[in-house]
Amino acid sequence: MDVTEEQLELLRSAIVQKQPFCSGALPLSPENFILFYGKDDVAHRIDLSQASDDALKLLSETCDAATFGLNGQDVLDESYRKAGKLDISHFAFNFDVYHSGLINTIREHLLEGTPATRPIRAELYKLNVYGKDSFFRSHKDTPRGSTMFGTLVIVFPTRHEGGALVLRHDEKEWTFDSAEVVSDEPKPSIAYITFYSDVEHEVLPVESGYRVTITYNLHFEKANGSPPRSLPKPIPHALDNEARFMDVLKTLLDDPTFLSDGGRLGFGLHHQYAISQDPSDRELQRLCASLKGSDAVLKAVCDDLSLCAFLELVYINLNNGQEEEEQEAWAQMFDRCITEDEDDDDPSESGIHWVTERTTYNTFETSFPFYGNEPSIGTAYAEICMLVQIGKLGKRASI
Ligand SMILES: O=C(O)CCC(=O)C(=O)O
Ligand SMILES: [Fe+2]
Repeated sequence: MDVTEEQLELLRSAIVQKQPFCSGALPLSPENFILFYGKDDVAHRIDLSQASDDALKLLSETCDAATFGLNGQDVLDESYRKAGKLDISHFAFNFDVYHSGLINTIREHLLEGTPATRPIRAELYKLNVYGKDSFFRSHKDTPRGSTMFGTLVIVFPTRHEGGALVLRHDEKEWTFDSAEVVSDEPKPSIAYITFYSDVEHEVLPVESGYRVTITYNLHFEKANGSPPRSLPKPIPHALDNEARFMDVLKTLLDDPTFLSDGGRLGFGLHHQYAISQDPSDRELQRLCASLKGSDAVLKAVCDDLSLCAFLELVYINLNNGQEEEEQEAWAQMFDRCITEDEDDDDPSESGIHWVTERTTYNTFETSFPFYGNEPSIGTAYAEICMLVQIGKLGKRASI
């Protein structure tokens, strides 16, 4: 036998899904709470650590209605999002996200694997004011460019109730009640939360007061480009999740009953990525440096063990009542591609041993022609998966 179910289970259980966000409170010195804002030549000044309701009302009235991204367009729909916003040309403040240490926190607590060693750019995006009955229904943030991996929200300590942020990912749910977080702090503090772009989130209705937030889009900077400021060096040691997966994989590689003639392991991705339809090999290769969470851990550990880990499109054979001609065209078309049957996770035709199930976070549609009674177009679906090439016993390295 190539590999036993116990061995696959051992590997599976060593993949830890860390929370896809990190949050907390950060005390700041008084000047960091001062905000200047205005849309004409007259700017207002507000101290967000002790703002009166009247001052907050003026800020709120200066805002425009907040839109949201839908199918590449900015849409205004108050049944989906009711909040005020100021664009970055209409406000200024002293708080510096780099010097505050938040960028380092993101690197240490949110990112894993190689991405945790990459420079990060925080792009100031919007100021939002949520007055009474404001909310933002469940959504995912529209990625602004392929380098964007997440969002940072800071919440100022203005008095308010409600307006908690609820996050959902992988059938789990978390609530971040920023009003409670900041009011519990002995010194004036901001609440912050940072999450991956593919995490669904929702702002519950504000019941009273004003919730004032600033959002940043988080991007990876090119590894060889210079970061915008001198950022502290990332911690070079392997993180806990990496150490654990590394241990288990190493043990298996030393085990003569594990893929003694070599083979391929398959892993479903746990996050969604901003990638074009029908991505090229190069695009998939580039994506390897920007993976999130446990996907990044898998890649980093395999790199360390000189195992070739790569992203691949796996075409799914739906087998569901297609015409014979369509099935034949499909078989011909995807002869050279990796294909799997819809519900089949066993070592299949492709010879891949699936450690974790394929997921549908990154699914693509491809059309292909076929000729039945008349010329028709068939549709094939592909999922991006991570495949790891394991060499035979005694010669495990594959890169
Ligand atoms: O205000 C928040 O907590 C989140 C806002 C948000 O989801 C967004 O601006 O996309
Ligand atoms: Fe959002």
